[in-house]
Amino acid sequence: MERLLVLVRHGQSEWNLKNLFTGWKDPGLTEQGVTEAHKAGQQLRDLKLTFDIAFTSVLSRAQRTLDIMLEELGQTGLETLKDQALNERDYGDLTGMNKDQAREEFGEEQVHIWRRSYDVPPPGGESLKMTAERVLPYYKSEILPRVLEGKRTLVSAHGNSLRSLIMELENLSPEEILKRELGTGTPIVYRIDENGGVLSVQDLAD
Ligand SMILES: O=C(O)[C@H](O)COP(=O)(O)O
Repeated sequence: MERLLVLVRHGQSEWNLKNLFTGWKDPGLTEQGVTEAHKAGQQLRDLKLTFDIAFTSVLSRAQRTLDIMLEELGQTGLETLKDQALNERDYGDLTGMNKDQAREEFGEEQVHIWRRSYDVPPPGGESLKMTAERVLPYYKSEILPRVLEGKRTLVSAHGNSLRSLIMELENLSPEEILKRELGTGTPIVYRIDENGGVLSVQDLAD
């Protein structure tokens, strides 16, 4: 039995383009983001992948990316579960701030720690660990059971909600996850074994 799990970070958003901390805010996709979503769908189609179920967050950048990928796959209307558990990490007081301005104000090192460390939250926001504390229970209760029963599963979500899941899937240390970046609109294809372990990972980045 094939156990397929594909993770995709949404295409570029209007706030990604403006280099603003976004978190739970709900900007749309830019034209480039739409193009990235079409390309992601085409990449999956070229691999001859089809899906039985999809999951996404309650934020429109992830939902629109999914809709566009499903269009490319000829699977518009696929059963899709939407849950805020898959939302991007909440950036708290940094939300809406320009990332370069934040670096000037708080220092390069501090901003990098807030953005990429495991257990240091941005002021008033969620650390990656706190994000994982809502993503992983949802993955284990809603997504993994369907993957294990052979439902080919597509997840369209966000840089940090996916990093928290990837840390678990790939058994990454806090040091390793610090370095892990996800490009916008880039599918990562996982083949999963009968125990939920990872048999293979294929990152479709260029
Ligand atoms: O929420 C945001 O600002 C972005 O989606 C992800 O931001 P980051 O790459 O700075 O964590």
